[in-house]
Amino acid sequence: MSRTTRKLLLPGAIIMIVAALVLAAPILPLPDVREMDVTNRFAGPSAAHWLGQDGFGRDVLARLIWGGRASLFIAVGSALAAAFAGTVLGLLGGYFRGVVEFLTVRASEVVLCLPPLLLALLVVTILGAGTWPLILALTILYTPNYARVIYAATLQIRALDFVTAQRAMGTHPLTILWRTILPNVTPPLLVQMSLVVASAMVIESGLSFLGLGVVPPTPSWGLMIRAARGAMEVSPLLLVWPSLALAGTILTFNLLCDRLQSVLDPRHVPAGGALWLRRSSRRFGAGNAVNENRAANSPLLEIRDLAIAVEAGRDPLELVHDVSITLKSGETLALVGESGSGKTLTSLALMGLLPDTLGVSGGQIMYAPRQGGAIELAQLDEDGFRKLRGAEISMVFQDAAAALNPVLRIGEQVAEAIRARSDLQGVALHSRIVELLRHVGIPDPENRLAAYPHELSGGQRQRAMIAVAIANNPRLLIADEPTTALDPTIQAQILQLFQQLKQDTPEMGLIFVTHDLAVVSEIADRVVVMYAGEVVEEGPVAEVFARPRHPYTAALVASVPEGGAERLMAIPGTVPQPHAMPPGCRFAPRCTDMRPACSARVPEANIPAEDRMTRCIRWKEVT
Ligand SMILES: Nc1ncnc2c1ncn2[C@@H]1O[C@H](COP(=O)(O)OP(=O)(O)OP(=O)(O)O)[C@@H](O)[C@H]1O
Repeated sequence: MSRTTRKLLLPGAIIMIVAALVLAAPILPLPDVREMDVTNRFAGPSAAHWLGQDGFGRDVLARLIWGGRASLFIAVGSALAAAFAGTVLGLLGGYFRGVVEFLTVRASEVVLCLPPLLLALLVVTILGAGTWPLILALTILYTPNYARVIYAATLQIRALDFVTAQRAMGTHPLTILWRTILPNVTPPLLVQMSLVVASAMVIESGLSFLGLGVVPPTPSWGLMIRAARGAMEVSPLLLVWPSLALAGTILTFNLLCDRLQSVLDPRHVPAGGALWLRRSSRRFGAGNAVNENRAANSPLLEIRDLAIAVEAGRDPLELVHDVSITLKSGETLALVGESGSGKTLTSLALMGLLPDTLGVSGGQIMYAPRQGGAIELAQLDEDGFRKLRGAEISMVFQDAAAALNPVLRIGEQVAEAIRARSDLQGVALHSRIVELLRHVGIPDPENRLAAYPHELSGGQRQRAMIAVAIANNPRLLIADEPTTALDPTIQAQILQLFQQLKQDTPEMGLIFVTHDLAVVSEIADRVVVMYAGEVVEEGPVAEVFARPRHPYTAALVASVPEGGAERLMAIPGTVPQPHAMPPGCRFAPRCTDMRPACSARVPEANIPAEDRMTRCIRWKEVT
């Protein structure tokens, strides 16, 4: 038993004892809670009455146990009911936003305008005093609290990469809510639960104390406190027992929920657990074979004049402009350029995963699906994309640690991807998971599938992410800087893995987004160089690198470190911001060989050779 699990023992045992006592109340040899013995009013503890007798001579211990039954039933019942309702409202509102948010979270917040006790009084007055009206009142009262907490947590989590990665797999939104977001909002849910149980017990006691809760002669801790208050001077102990029971149970509940939170959260790392020491990696023994199939097939993807803009106001601000790219099946195309050049946005547009505030504002993206024909991705709605994601187009993200769901085991995440597209179950599903993990080079896959992402090394996480991405044999794989976050040896292994994938699935098209020209030369057939939201040069990798036809490509090539080079050439200045694009050629202000003509007009696409394109008017002079 781990140290964290041991921490659950004490509060768990106390709650179990309390629960067992109140549940077993009908079969325990307790005196009748209504049986009066007026001759022994306020009698102290005795062998027959361990905690003494109250103002009517009734047994205090029996009333305490039966009272706990009522109090706990109301508090836990209403906390659970409100947790269910509030979680559903918060998840839906936080994930879908817009009208759904208004109808769920915002609507429930109306309840918060009323003072809690007043609202409870209102419901109890309308429905009459008693256990069920009280549970209903408390459920209505606490639902918005849960809804707000879950809404805030959902908002945070839906923006994280692993949710985007799930969407990229084509997973249904309700599955994402249930399997991906809910486990991640469990910790705040538990904290809220402990607060609500405690608060519900206090309100129940208060209402019972006021005579609006549990109806006498049924005992409750609130009623016992109320009765004991009048007899405080005669028998102070009568006040002590129910108060102790109430305070003790509330504190234990808080402690239990607090500790449950850390035990149930797999990201919780016990102090001193040097996880990094357990990381292991293994050289993946793929050969250096080159894909023979390159560029031999029909176009898989044709992007024409793509523009992506911020959809704000009447004048949309273009972030990506006039991008045209063709990818044939079996081909690997590298998208390169400095940070902010539009590589990621272009890739996300292919998956329909652009951020909410951005949209495709022009151009076409024609994709040739497996069953034939062509699909215009720029016009596709979310439902259409969901059908394509995972099965046709899939994505590997840069940071696997962020893109994998931290609270789901690796095997489950791969299973999720498979289940999104097939009916595989049981042994067949398990074998497919093991096969996929083995295929991507995770050692000992039978055991590693039970690991959480944080228990894997960086390279293994990236491999697991790749397994998720290829689980349904996509025809187009987009890898957005999949090696940037890794150290050089692991980078090399992941590159080998991509090479191996290309060999194993020769018809799959691969778009590889990277800053690293060395990686491009190793993996890609063609390269597309982007600068400030535009494609400035395109062509076969070997030709473009050997003889760049755009000064930006030439500067990028010159900035790559090389053994014999005396010094590295840095490119002066930075990529211009989308709202401050220079006139004419966007690279002109940074170009060491700029001419007045460069800023005078926007350079058109020039074709220096078959299969090549450059956007420089002086391409003949560039070397
Ligand atoms: N959600 C957004 N809202 C507004 N502007 C954005 C948004 N996302 C990206 N941009 C802008 O769009 C431009 C292109 O960004 P993009 O992320 O595609 O660049 P990138 O080449 O992929 O860079 P990196 O290599 O750093 O990922 C940048 O100027 C960036 O600031």
